[in-house]
Amino acid sequence: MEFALSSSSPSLSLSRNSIPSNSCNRLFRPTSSSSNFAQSKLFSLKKPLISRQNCSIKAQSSTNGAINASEDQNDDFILEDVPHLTDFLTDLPSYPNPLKKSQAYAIVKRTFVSSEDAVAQKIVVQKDSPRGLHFRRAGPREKAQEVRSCVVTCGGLCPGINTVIREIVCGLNNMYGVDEVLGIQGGYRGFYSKNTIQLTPKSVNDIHKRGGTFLQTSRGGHDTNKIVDNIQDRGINQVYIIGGDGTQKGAAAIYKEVEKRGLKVAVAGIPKTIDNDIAVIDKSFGFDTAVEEAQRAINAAHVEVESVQNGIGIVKLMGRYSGFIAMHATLASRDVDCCLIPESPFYLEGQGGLFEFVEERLKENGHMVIVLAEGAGQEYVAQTLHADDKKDASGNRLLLDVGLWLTQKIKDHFTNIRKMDVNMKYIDPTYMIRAIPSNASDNIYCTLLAQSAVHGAMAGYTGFTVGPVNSRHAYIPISRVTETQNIVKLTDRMWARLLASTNQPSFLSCEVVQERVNKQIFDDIHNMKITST
Ligand SMILES: Nc1ncnc2c1ncn2[C@@H]1O[C@H](COP(=O)(O)OP(=O)(O)O)[C@@H](O)[C@H]1O
Ligand SMILES: O=P(O)(O)OC[C@H]1O[C@](O)(COP(=O)(O)O)[C@@H](O)[C@@H]1O
Ligand SMILES: [Mg+2]
Repeated sequence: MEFALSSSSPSLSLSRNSIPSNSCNRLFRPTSSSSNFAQSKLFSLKKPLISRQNCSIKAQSSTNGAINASEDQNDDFILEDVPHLTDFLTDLPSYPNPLKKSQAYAIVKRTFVSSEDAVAQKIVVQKDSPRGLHFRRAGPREKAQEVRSCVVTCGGLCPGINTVIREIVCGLNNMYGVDEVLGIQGGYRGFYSKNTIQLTPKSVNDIHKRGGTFLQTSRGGHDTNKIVDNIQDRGINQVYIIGGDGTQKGAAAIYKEVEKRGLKVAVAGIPKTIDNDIAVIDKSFGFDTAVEEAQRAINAAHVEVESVQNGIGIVKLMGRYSGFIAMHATLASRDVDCCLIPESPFYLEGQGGLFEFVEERLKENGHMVIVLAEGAGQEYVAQTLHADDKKDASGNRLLLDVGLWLTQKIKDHFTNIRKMDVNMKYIDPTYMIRAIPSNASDNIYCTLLAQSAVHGAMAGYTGFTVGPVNSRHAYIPISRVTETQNIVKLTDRMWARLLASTNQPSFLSCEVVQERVNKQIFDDIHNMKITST
């Protein structure tokens, strides 16, 4: 029940309260969401986060007021820090972290993460390239008030949510002795429309074996003021928010309101999405489980089509704006002949088109399997069905069923135009994949995320999202992970590897598609989501 504050960390307090005139060592960039302490100022650390010599710093303000490092800074180091409660609560008391005395950490060589530890965003560098952007390394801090925390889960399901809930509750209890953990039920709206439940190590003991979320979830219903009123009324001072990009935007709004009201409340985001489209972090939890489960659907499709003449299997996988699940499931399977994702436009007719490729594969092998991300080809489907844009309660565009559409298109083409009999098998395992419990490696990953979030909040950090950056867990300013969404980059090697593996057409030679690539699809991907709910 003690709050371990790292406010006494020398480099941190120095950076926040003074800009030493003779210092030259580091660029310190406060997160843009951290409005209380000189958003657009450059902080250079007298006591470097990491010792280096001969450093030269050049900095310039970007249009949004953040500090950017200039081009020629070979030795520059930028820490994009997360806010800390002491930024707006100067007299926050701190206590020794009880972890040192805990059984688990008693013999660990380095129990606490040094305030000088940082995680580099870019890991592949050249000899002369700048040191670039860094995030504060996640983990327990040296230094502890009463904690009353809560956990909420928002957005779509994903394997592993229950493990994260369990590990937050157990982590708080086992490591810090916190026994006041409230479960907010049914997503953001649960803060003001439902009763809370008490979460104890006992009540969450085996929830990690189940899919879904023990706390239930919802889309929409984010009302910042009502949520923060509720946090205040219930005397909550740590909020753990598990959710995707939409949820993290909501978390940022809660953090800002908390800061505006000067409340001693730490807001910690744990990124969740099966689509793996959250920026900055290496990968989102549940993604590996999803890719593995997708293999079962692909196998089934392959078995089916292999057993008939001219069998065509179509497997639809999740991926609203990004085709990571489809791409990885295809690369893992080897039974897939063609993978279609939202980022890579395709066309059906003519030379180099999908129909031609399907016919080729049928002639060659007698069967074929297509893996399709649900967001692929949406504009074609919309054109055919003359459908209007509809949105869910969170403002996400509701997708049309590209799987059914493609199934029909291929059938029509071969039956009516090519006069060939084809045997179509369409499999849509999307919700089955999302609803399962996480596999072993995702379970471990979820544990690390939960424990890192707990250590961060216990140390007094706030307004952060936790996640692995180049395999090291870091505290990332929330705005960093919500400003863009990860998509499969067609110009990266991974997509080339997939094309090399399936030997499918890239579809990029067609003029029409080329035009779309330039103009439409990337706009679509970035504009599909409205920003407020
Ligand atoms: N821009 C935003 N500002 C505040 N809350 C948001 C925003 N976008 C989404 N939310 C809220 O976050 C929650 C989850 O968002 P959603 O997009 O459904 O899922 P995900 O978080 O997985 O992306 C919803 O309750 C929604 O109201
Ligand atoms: O039908 P639902 O539950 O709204 O969810 C469908 C969507 O959820 C997703 O799994 C993504 O969920 P998030 O928004 O939570 O990341 C998409 O792949 C899918 O389009
Ligand atoms: Mg989302």
